[in-house]
Amino acid sequence: MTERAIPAVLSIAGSDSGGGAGIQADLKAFAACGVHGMTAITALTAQNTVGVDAVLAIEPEMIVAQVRAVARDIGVDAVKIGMLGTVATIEAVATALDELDDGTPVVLDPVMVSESGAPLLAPDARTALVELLLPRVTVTTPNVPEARTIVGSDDDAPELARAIHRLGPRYVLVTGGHREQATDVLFDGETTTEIPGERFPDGAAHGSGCTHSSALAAHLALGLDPADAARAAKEVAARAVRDGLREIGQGAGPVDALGIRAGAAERPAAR
Ligand SMILES: Nc1ncnc2c1ncn2[C@@H]1O[C@H](COP(=O)(O)OP(=O)(O)O)[C@@H](O)[C@H]1O
Ligand SMILES: Cc1ncc(COP(=O)(O)O)c(N)n1
Repeated sequence: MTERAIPAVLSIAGSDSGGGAGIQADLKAFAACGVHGMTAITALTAQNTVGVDAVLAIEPEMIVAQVRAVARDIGVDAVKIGMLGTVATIEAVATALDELDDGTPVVLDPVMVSESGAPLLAPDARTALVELLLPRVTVTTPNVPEARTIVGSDDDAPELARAIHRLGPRYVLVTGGHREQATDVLFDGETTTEIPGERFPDGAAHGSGCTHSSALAAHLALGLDPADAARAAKEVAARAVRDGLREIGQGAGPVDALGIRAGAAERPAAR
């Protein structure tokens, strides 16, 4: 990996028309972390803060073509993978990863259900995600329900992290946004490290997982080791939840990774 002044980071993920999660959140997180963001869109969702009306999977060839286009010209210093949806999409992403330079850090957020409760991964695609992607990623970032689905147990975060590590990723980071202390748990194959943080129950968390995994990929591209990158990503995500835009939409409002609220407060009053 080249450590350039402005690394280029690729999000392979779905589009959220409401602008809260998916590639829209990823690009905001990349900008907030000072890296150049690029996208390979896996699916379009017609989505807002209360639900998902429709999903269109992008053709597998088009997913691979997007990755090839940016890799050939710009280069990819790290990858974040989000919503995948179907087996065919997972196969296309595995093909695309094969074409990137060895050693490119890959962060996989195993997105399964939206904050509004809509399924974003077909049940028959779970095995493909585990078999085709988990063994080749640097860090995977399930939340507790996702980790329990992958493992098929009701264990707690440290046991889940160890069980997922046996499936092949180099690091497992179980995120804890929905737990009392919002503590993330990192396992590297030997050591379990807790990454504690204040929980902001009155914030807005739509897009928190996307923001977190993108910030993690950005900090890996900036040259941090996975434990320091995990701490930095947690800070970015927690702040984005704390400042979340509760007033946007009728449901779970989007996180604010870019300081949109702070910018609005400084704007001269409208005449
Ligand atoms: N209410 C919250 N207060 C503080 N941090 C949070 C909160 N919700 C999520 N986070 C943080 O945001 C990141 C994403 O976590 P999480 O919300 O568990 O992901 P997901 O969106 O996949 O459920 C984690 O670092 C987590 O600790
Ligand atoms: C396209 C897309 N990708 C990911 C999520 C998950 O984010 P969240 O759990 O915050 O709804 C989402 N809702 N939509």
